[in-house]
Amino acid sequence: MAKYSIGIDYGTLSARALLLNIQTGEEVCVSEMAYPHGVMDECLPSGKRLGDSWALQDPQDYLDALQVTIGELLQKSGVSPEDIVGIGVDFTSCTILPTLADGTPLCKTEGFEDTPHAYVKLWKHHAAQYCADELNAKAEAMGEKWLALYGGKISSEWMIPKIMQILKEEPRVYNACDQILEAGDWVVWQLVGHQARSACNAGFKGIYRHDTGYPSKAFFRALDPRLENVVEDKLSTDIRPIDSCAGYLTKAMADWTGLKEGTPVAVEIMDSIASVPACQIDGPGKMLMIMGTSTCHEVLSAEERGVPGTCGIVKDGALPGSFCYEAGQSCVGDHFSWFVNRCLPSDYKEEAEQRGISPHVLLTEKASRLKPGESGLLALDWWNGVRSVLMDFDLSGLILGMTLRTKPEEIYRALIEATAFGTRQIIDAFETAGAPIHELYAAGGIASKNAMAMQIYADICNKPIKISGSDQSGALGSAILGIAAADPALTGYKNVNEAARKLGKIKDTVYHPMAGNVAIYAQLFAEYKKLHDYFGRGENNVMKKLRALRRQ
Ligand SMILES: Nc1ncnc2c1ncn2[C@@H]1O[C@H](COP(=O)(O)OP(=O)(O)O)[C@@H](O)[C@H]1O
Ligand SMILES: O=C(CO)[C@@H](O)[C@@H](O)COP(=O)(O)O
Repeated sequence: MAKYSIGIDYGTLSARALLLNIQTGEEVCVSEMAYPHGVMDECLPSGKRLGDSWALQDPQDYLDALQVTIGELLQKSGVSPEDIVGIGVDFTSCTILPTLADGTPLCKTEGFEDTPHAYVKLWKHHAAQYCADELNAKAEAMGEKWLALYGGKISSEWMIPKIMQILKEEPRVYNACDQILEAGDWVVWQLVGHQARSACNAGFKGIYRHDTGYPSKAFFRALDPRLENVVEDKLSTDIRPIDSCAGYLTKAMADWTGLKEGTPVAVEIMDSIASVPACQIDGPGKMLMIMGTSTCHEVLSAEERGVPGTCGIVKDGALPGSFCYEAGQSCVGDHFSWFVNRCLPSDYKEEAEQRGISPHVLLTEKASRLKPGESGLLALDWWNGVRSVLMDFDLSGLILGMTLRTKPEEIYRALIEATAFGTRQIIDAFETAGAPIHELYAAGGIASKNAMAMQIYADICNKPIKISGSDQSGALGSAILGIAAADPALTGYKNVNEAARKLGKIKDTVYHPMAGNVAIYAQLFAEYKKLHDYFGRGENNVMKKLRALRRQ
C-alpha cells in the first residue's frame, strides 16, 4: 500500500502544500492558497496606518491555509488520511509573533486588535534597523564571540532586533505576551498542541548557538535592563533538531484539516533551508540559491567559522552532520515585481494582456534580445535594503546610465543583472574566506520560470548552475522532514539523509557560463563593486540621509 507525506511551504504571499509518494517520489498534487490579508505594509485592516518599512501579517491566514490546502490535497488525490505518515512545515523567516501562554496570538485578544506590534512581523519588516544598529554596536563593544558567526552583523530582520522594537515602542505588548516565537514554530504548536521550537530558526535567526545557547543575561541587560530575562520570559531553551518529531496532530487540528489524529509532525524548518534536502545538496563546494521574492544562499561545510557576508551558520541546520551557512539578498523577485507593478508602461501591459502572458514573460522575451552591456545600465539591487556583506536596510536602490532612449526591458534586465552581481559578491565573500564554491544550484519560483535570468547568473558568477527537479522544492523538503518525523518501520527510511538522497531531485538542464558574456560582465561587476563600496561603506551616505529625511 502506497504511503505519503505532506510538506507545507509558507511563503511571503501564499502557502503551498505538496502530497509526496514516499516510495516513488511522485509529487501527487500541489495546492496553493494566497493569504487573504497578504502583506500589510501600509495599514491594518482597520485602516490604522503603519510606519515606514513595516511589514505585518495576520496569523489566522496561516491556519486557513492549512485547512484549504490540505483539504484540497485530500480531495484531489483521493488518498486516505490513514496513508499519510507525516507532515513537515517550512516557513519564511524571521517572521515572529507575540502570543499568550496557550498560543493565542496577541493581536486576536481584546484590546490588541488594533495594535500593530501585536501582529506577526514578517521577515521583511525592516523598521527595527535602529535596534539592530544598537545591538551590533553593543555586541562589538562587549566582544561577543557569536557576532562573527553571523557575518559580523545581526540583521534588523532577525528576532532580537524585532523584539527590541516591540519593547521600546509598545512595552504594553511586550508585557502582555507570554511568548514571542517564529510563525513556523507557532504553526507546529497549533498542529501538535505544544511548543517544539526549531534549532534551525533559533540558530539562524534567534542568536541561539548549539554549544553556548542564547547570548548571556549580561548582554541582554546591556541592551535593555527589561530584556535581562527575555529567554526565560518570552523564548524557550527547549530547542529541537530539525529531523525530529515535534509531536502528533491533535483532534482539533485533525478535524480542521481532514487528516488523522496522531499523524506525526516534524519540527519546523526555514523555507530556504527546506530546499537543501530537496535538491540533494550533501556536502561542501555547492551553493544552493533559493530564488523567489528574495534569494537565500545555502552552503554546507564540515567547519564552523565566520564568513563576512553570511547571515548565520547552524550545526545540523539543514541536514544532520554538517554546518549550514546561509547568506541572502532581500530583494530579488520583489525587485522585478516592483518594476512590473509600478513602472510598466500601458502599451507593454496591453501587449502582455493581448498575448495572454505575464508582464514578466513579455519583458524577459524582449530583454533576451539584448547583449550584456548593450543597455548601458548598471543597478544596485538594494530596493529592499541589503542583507549580505553590508547588512544594512537603510540603503536603497540605484540605476545608473539612463537616457531618453532607455527602454523598459533594458531596466528589467539591469535589475536582474544587479541581483546576479549581488550573488557574485556573496560567492566572492565565501571564496575569500577559504570556502570555494564549485557549482551553483537554483530552486524557487525564478529558477523554474526564467531561463534568461539563470543564464545571466551563470555568466555573471562564471559557474555552471543546476536546477531543482521540483518546482516546489520547499514543500518537497518539508515532506522529506515529514518522513523523518514518522516511524522508520512504516516509512522504510533510516533517517532524513537517506530520504533526501532518494527523494531529492535535480533537472538535467545545466546553465553553463558563456565565455563572451563572462568577459563583459566581469567589467560591469568591477563597476558594481565600486558603486557598492561608494554608497554602502560610508564614502557617500546620501541613501541614509534620504531615508532619514523621509522618516522626519
Ligand atoms: N517570469 C518571472 N521572471 C522573474 N521573476 C518572476 C517571474 N514570475 C514571477 N516572478 C517573481 O517571483 C517572485 C515569487 O517567487 P516564488 O518563489 O514563487 O515565491 P516566494 O518567494 O514567496 O516563495 C515574485 O517576486 C515575482 O515577482
Ligand atoms: O530569510 C529567509 C530564510 O532565512 C527567507 O524566509 C526570506 O528571505 C523570505 O523568503 P521568500 O523570498 O519568501 O522565499
